[in-house]
This record gives sequence, structure tokens and C-alpha cells, in this order.
Amino acid sequence: MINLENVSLKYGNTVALNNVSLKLPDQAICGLLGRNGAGKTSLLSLLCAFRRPTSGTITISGENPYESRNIMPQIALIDDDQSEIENAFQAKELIKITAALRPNWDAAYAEKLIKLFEIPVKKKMRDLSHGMRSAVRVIIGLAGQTPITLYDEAYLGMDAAMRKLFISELLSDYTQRPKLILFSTHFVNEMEGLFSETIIINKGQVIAHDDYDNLRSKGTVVTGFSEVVNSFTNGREILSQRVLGRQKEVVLFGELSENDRLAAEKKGLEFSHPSLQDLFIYMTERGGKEE
Ligand SMILES: Nc1ncnc2c1ncn2[C@@H]1O[C@H](COP(=O)(O)OP(=O)(O)OP(=O)(O)O)[C@@H](O)[C@H]1O
Repeated sequence: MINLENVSLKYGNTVALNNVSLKLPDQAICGLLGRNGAGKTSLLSLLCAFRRPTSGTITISGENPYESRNIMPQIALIDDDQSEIENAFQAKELIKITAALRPNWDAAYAEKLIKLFEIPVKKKMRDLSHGMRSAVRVIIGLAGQTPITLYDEAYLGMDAAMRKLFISELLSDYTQRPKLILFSTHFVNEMEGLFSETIIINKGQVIAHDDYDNLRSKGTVVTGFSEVVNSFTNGREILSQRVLGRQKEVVLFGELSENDRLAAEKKGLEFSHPSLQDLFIYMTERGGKEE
């Protein structure tokens, strides 16, 4: 269990995280969503003890990660690091070095993934394409089997087919060997089916943390004849709207009361929930807090 209490992180005068409190379970695939500069990387860098918070406390399994030799090998951060040091190694050397640092390393799984992603392992990292370098990193993330694995935009440069392969591996591995995976992404539409829970971070603050279905249920899509939809949605918080001939679809923020729903159904309106991406965009545009 990860527990953050009133955690803030400042870089000089820049407040990257502002009084964040968060509890994360031992087993989940948790999406970390936020606009550029929202504080996602800052949060992940605290969790893997690359940085210390300016104020507040972080505990992982009850221990302070900065002072614990037990905790550090249990956490891996997989990011889009382009450092010269890493780029100087052959892919297979980088994999071998990392394997030595990971107590739960699954060598057979790493070999399987190298074949699956068709990695030319003798090439230096700097000579691989961006997508291939990312594939090497996610192989390290998957084969490392760390109980807490953090992916920070780890698949950048991968084409759609490769991203699909990665997601499918992540899911099947999680099903067999559950752990805590935190997954920061801007590909909300593509990845949202992956998340058992989602954290939305905006301007350094956690504005929502809920399971996937609960979060999506905070929005309502209303569809029907334009005039009926207009009279029903008038005065409510509208996320987006589009007209389809005589029909109209309006996305509202918030759940409808049972009375509202029954009244609208009598008028022939239909309801569903918006995508996580639509909700995310709305919540971070208005900067609002989850009710
Ligand atoms: N090393 C640093 N020095 C100074 N300011 C920083 C540093 N790293 C991040 N920041 C600032 O902290 C804030 C949060 O940045 P962070 O990288 O955590 O955001 P992010 O959500 O990961 O963004 P992105 O999606 O663009 O990667 C931003 O205002 C950023 O400019």
C-alpha cells in the first residue's frame, strides 16, 4: 500500500505538487492522467524516491522509501529516458544490467518479449528507432516483475501495433501476476480500458481518484430529438454537444437524479456515459474538483 499525506513538491518557486493525499492498493492498474505540466512525472519521481517531497509524508508498505533498502528494489520507473549513458549500451547489455538489479527478474519472459517485439538486441540503444528503444524499456518493465511498476509515457515512438502488443502483454501478465502498475499517459482513448482505477491530476492537485466505472458515471450523455434535448439540458453543465440531423447528443457533467432520468425517458431521451477522455478534458479545462 502506498500512502501520500499532504505531499508537496517545489522546484524553486514552481509548485509541481500541491498538498497531494493519495492511497494506492497493492494490486491495481492505475491510470495517471493530467495535462502537460500537471505534475505526473513529479509524482512518479517521488514514488520511486528519485526526489524527496518538499513537505508531507510518503510511505510504501509502512516504510519511508528514502530510508529503506527493502523498498527500493521493489519499485521500477520505466520512462522515455534518452540519457547518453543508457544510449551507449547495446539493448542486450542494458537488459542484462537491469536484470541484475531486479530481484524478481523473469529471464525467460524477457527472452520471449525480445522475440515478440523483434528487438535487434546487439544494436546500441542510440542506434535503435525511438519505438524500439521504448520497446526495450517496456520489456525491462514487464520482465522486472517489480511489485510497483511505474510507466511514465513509456511507449512514446511505438506504432499502434506495438502499443497494442505492449498493452496486451501488460494485461495478461497482470492477470497472472497482479501488482501495482501506475501508468501515466496522454493516449487516454487508447488506454482507458486498461485501468482499474484512474487518478486525474491538474495543476499539481489530485482532482479525481476513482475506479473506472465510477469516474465515467460522473458524466451523462443525453441523446434524442434536438428540441427535447435542449429543454432537458438547459441550465445544466454541458461538456460537449453535437447535432446529428434532427437528433442531438449532449454530454453533461454529473449524474442525473432518478426523477430526472424517469422524466426524460418518458420524453424519449436516451442515456449513456461519456468516454474517460471527454470527462478528463472537461475536468482539467475547468480545473474543477471532483464532487
Ligand atoms: N527539474 C525541474 N525544474 C523546475 N521545474 C520543473 C522541473 N521538473 C518539472 N518542473 C515543473 O513542474 C511542473 C510539473 O511538471 P511535471 O514534469 O511533473 O508534469 P507532467 O504532468 O509530467 O507533464 P508532461 O505531461 O508535459 O510530461 C511543471 O510546471 C514543470 O515545468
